[in-house]
Amino acid sequence: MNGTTTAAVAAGGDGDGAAAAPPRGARAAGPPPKLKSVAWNSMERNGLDDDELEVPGTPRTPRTSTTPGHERCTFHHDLELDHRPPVREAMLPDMAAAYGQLLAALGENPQRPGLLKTPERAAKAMLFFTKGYDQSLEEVLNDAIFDEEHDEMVVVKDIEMFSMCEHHLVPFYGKVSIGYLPRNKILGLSKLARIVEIYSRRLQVQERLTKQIAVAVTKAVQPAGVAVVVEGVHMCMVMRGVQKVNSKTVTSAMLGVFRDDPKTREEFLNLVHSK
Ligand SMILES: Nc1nc2c(ncn2[C@@H]2O[C@H](COP(=O)(O)OP(=O)(O)OP(=O)(O)O)[C@@H](O)[C@H]2O)c(=O)[nH]1
Repeated sequence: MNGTTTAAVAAGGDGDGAAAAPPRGARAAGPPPKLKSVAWNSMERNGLDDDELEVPGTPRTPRTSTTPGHERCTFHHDLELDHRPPVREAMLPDMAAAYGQLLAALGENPQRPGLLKTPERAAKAMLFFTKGYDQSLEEVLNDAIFDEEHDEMVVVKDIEMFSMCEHHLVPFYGKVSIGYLPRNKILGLSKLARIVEIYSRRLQVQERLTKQIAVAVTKAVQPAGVAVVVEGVHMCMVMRGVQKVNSKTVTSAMLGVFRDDPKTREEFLNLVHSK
């Protein structure tokens, strides 16, 4: 049995799971570096090493609470508690200029009053939608891993998820359910939701998102197994294209005992589907 499955009305996609790289910090001259493609079954080949699923060259900045200069962040939002001012602000001027060009290409007048601040607003919004690029698993976990003699299943379900389809740059959103079977190490519950944020706030495909979450939980607590189910609504299938308003895409990743033992998998799925 394969560790990841998709039950979906959606089809297609790139198939190789290669991560598209966004511009990082100040833009370098010349064409962007060519990215290595990623084999979808890298976990089978390399144990649980998911480094190939990371976006190369991602800068790492400290947690906001310890970041000096936070008050000078011009894209601050009260709800955005973990934004990264130093690195990401450098990207704003180029992004805003690009949005200005897009408005002009649409035949709009970027100088009309209603649009004057739109390029900057749109750039800030896009930075927020992709803030996961500036987060690392280590920072987000913040050592909230506890020794506990607990070997029963832990499930956190219906975690809201908002992401960006890497094919059309429109949102997909939905919910994520995560289960793991601890081996005397448990994870702070909120950290499961934070792991979802790291990987959903990027340009994504749902299958890769699902797998990255499962691998991250495995790395965090080395459990006997991890199960992740993601249910997503893809606006690229709703607002455009096939325009299937009610379609949902369900993807799963089952690792360890969840993959090998049907009863454990069934227990997880029952918990996920219970009201
Ligand atoms: N597997 C997968 N496919 C996705 C995801 N998000 C978007 N897609 C698909 O990516 C595909 C891109 O297909 P293309 O034919 O290149 O682009 P398109 O002409 O815009 O396709 P349509 O959406 O069918 O109009 C579409 O089938 C999308 O539904 C995702 O998360 N996973």
